[in-house]
Amino acid sequence: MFILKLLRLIYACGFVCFVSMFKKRHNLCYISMELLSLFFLFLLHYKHVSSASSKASPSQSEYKDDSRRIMISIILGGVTGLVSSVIFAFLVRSVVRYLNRTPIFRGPVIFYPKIEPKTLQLALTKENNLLGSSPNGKYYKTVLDNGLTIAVKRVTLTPFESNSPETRRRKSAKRQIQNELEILASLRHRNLMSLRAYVREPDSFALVYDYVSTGSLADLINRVRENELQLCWEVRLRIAVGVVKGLQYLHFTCVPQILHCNLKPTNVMLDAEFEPRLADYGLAKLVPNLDRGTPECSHNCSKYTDKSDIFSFGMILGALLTGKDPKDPFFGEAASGGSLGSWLQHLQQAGEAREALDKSILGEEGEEDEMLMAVRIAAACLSDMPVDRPSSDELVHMLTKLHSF
Ligand SMILES: Nc1ncnc2c1ncn2[C@@H]1O[C@H](COP(=O)(O)OP(=O)(O)OP(=O)(O)O)[C@@H](O)[C@H]1O
Repeated sequence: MFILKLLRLIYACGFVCFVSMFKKRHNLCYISMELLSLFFLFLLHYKHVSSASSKASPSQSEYKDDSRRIMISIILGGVTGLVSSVIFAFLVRSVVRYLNRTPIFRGPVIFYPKIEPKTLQLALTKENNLLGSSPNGKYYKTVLDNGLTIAVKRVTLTPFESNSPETRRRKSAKRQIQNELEILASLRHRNLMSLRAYVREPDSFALVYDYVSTGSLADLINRVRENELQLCWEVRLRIAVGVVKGLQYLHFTCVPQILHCNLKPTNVMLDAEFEPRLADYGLAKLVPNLDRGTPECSHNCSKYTDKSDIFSFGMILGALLTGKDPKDPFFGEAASGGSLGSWLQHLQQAGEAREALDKSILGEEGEEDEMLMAVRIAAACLSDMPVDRPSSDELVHMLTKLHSF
């Protein structure tokens, strides 16, 4: 009887160990596995106890028969318990997953109290003013009936491109897009444009943002270049700090990390105080053929990391410092090293970083050192090797230390 008890104990321990191997998390399905295995243990125990008590004084051969039966029932009980636990756990998991899946929304999905679904739907059908267009989509300016002006980006998001006949796959793709957009809509930061709503259209999505009447950094740089506007160093640095704070939030506060993947002056909106707000961030998973313009992305965009966003930031900082368009043919010439980054790195190594600065900001007293330091930072951001570029977190410290705002 002692051996029997010992066997039962070993069996119980073994089964509990087996169950705990599956127990990555204590969710419903693993708890149910445990309950089921304990139930089988109980049945087994009950059978042994009843068979043992029905025989008062068994002979030696009966003992042998008994122990064989017990061994067989232990093995059978174990196997059936195991199989049924796995099947049961699988069923419970499937049901839980089915109940928890995101429903597919039909009408507009609104995250902003000032927008009414009907007003939005109506506004989208009216003729809208085109703000700009790119292979990734078109931006329109639209006025709602309540007077609110919005910017609408019409974009064909990835999974809709594939005309897969399988309805189930299309549905999961729709859910995937919805989930991504829900995440983007939940982000709140002073330096990010918030997604206010989205509407699923037959072959595209309409993404709704606030309309920024003061325009983008690209507009501002153009006005400066055409001498329509003077932009002092302090404002330029404030814009750079705001952009990098937006990146820092995406890279370090968001879990999982979000990569901008399309950072450029047209995607940096500026308010009346020149506070920047990043637009078009986080759409990379949904618009895979995005031209990201970073060295590691020229062949294979799967290598895109937060350091690739930093390269794009380097271009923006370089444009703010030099007043030049990074796509200016001047940078393509061999004498300038072939790119804005090479030109800055070359001047800096030659001790001629001052040459890089926009003439209209030169001579601002006491600030030249800050600008020269910023040239070094821009050159580091534009390094060919991602590891040599600072992180957005480091950049916030580096740039805010330059000037106390
Ligand atoms: N919320 C907004 N308010 C006002 N103008 C905006 C807003 N968002 C974008 N724009 C402007 O709309 C224009 C078109 O933007 P769009 O993003 O389509 O062009 P792009 O940046 O060149 O291309 P992409 O970002 O698709 O690579 C840009 O000049 C941009 O500054």
